[in-house]
Amino acid sequence: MSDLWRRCLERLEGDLSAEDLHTWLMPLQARDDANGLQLFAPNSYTLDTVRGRYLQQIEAVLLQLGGKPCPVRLEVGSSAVRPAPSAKTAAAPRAAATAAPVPAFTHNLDPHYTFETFVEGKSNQLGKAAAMQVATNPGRAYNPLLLYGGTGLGKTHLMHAAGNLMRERNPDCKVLYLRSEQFVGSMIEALRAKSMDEFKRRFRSVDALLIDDIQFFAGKDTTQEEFFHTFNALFESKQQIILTCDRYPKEVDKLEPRLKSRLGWGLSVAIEPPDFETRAAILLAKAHEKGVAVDENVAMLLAKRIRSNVRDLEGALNTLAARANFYGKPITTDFAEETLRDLLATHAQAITIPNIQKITAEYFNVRLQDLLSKRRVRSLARPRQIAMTLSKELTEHSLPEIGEAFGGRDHTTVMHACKTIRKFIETDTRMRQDWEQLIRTLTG
Ligand SMILES: Nc1ncnc2c1ncn2[C@@H]1O[C@H](COP(=O)(O)OP(=O)(O)OP(=O)(O)O)[C@@H](O)[C@H]1O
Repeated sequence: MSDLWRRCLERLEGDLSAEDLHTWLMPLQARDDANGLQLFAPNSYTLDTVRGRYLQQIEAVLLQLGGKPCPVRLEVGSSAVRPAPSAKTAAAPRAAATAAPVPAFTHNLDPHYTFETFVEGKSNQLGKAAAMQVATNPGRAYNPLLLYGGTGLGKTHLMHAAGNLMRERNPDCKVLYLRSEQFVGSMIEALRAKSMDEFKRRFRSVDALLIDDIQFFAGKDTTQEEFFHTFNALFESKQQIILTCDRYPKEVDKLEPRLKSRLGWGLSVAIEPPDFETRAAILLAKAHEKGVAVDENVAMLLAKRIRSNVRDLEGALNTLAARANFYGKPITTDFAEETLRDLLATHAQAITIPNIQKITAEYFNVRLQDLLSKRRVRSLARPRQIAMTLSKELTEHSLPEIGEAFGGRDHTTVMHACKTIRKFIETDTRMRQDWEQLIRTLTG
């Protein structure tokens, strides 16, 4: 076992339950080298759980142990050294017997995040199409491609899928995926070690640079400066840049204006929260991928009750699968209701009409009694219509019930509000952001 991983596990023993440690972390195999720590999971189910639940903690421990960020790469497989190249490869003229072994380029891509495993719906179809375009025509279709939207909606998945497709089409294509914290960490390390030239070379020599969650660059001036130059160098030589951000970059405070303007040079696509049908389809696809037997009724139950994001849905599925496995029971709707009772209750709790009204009033900085009043000024009418639409989308209440809860209004008023707001969400970026933010607050 890698010594680094052994020490990491020892530290984690204090923080995690023995059950968690034995179920999820002990089965991992590890290998560490100058590029960081590579963890091999026995299957994609374990891999997803480790990534979702423990990766941040592992990275934090590694940082403590080594005094600097240590990139962790997760993949399904084994740490056993790969077999020697086949006779065909060995016979290739370039692989001369005397040549020193060339270290493999580390792309950090997760092979499970592909376009095939990505479920398309109205909320993400533009993002998927753009990512595919970029992958089939790197540096030429849209540069940069920026995917933005709330947490757990599939931006990282699409980014990896684009990188994987680029490599599938051209195995020599040098794709480098990094989370923005890793970019910052590498830069700090390069500054400390006075190896900025190498840092620059590393990032500028790739065919495609994929950086996740660039909102973390906010307020980090030196990083932004360096990233700006990297961006320019890549852009000028038509190397592909793909970025993700948790909101439209113009809305990120403390991001340099010149960087924001560069980000707008290519294509920015919003990834929206999936609708009910897409949520159910994603669940069924994930269950299939993980080899978990889940029928449509269970998928519909979870999709209906968990609206926040796909990561939460997947978390619920993982919990169900683990419990069903443990108790040796099939996953029926009763079993799901019973097992996820607390989780489903937490999701349901926040979503009542009074809560929607309160949170919407706070968000738009208006008084609750004004929101519910008959006053028609635009500053009140719009938030009121949004709150009505949220009530329709997120609760089971009927139009007349919603009208009643909003100061005794007629159901046609609610219907009109829903129609108006849905149209706005499609055409007005600001409105869409407000809407998504409110959904996140209410369902998160
Ligand atoms: N449309 C989809 N089809 C299949 N899986 C999806 C889809 N959308 C999201 N997922 C899954 O949901 C999980 C979370 O997605 P991902 O990490 O890509 O989210 P994200 O938008 O990058 O979130 P964050 O901003 O928090 O990093 C992943 O396991 C991903 O595979």
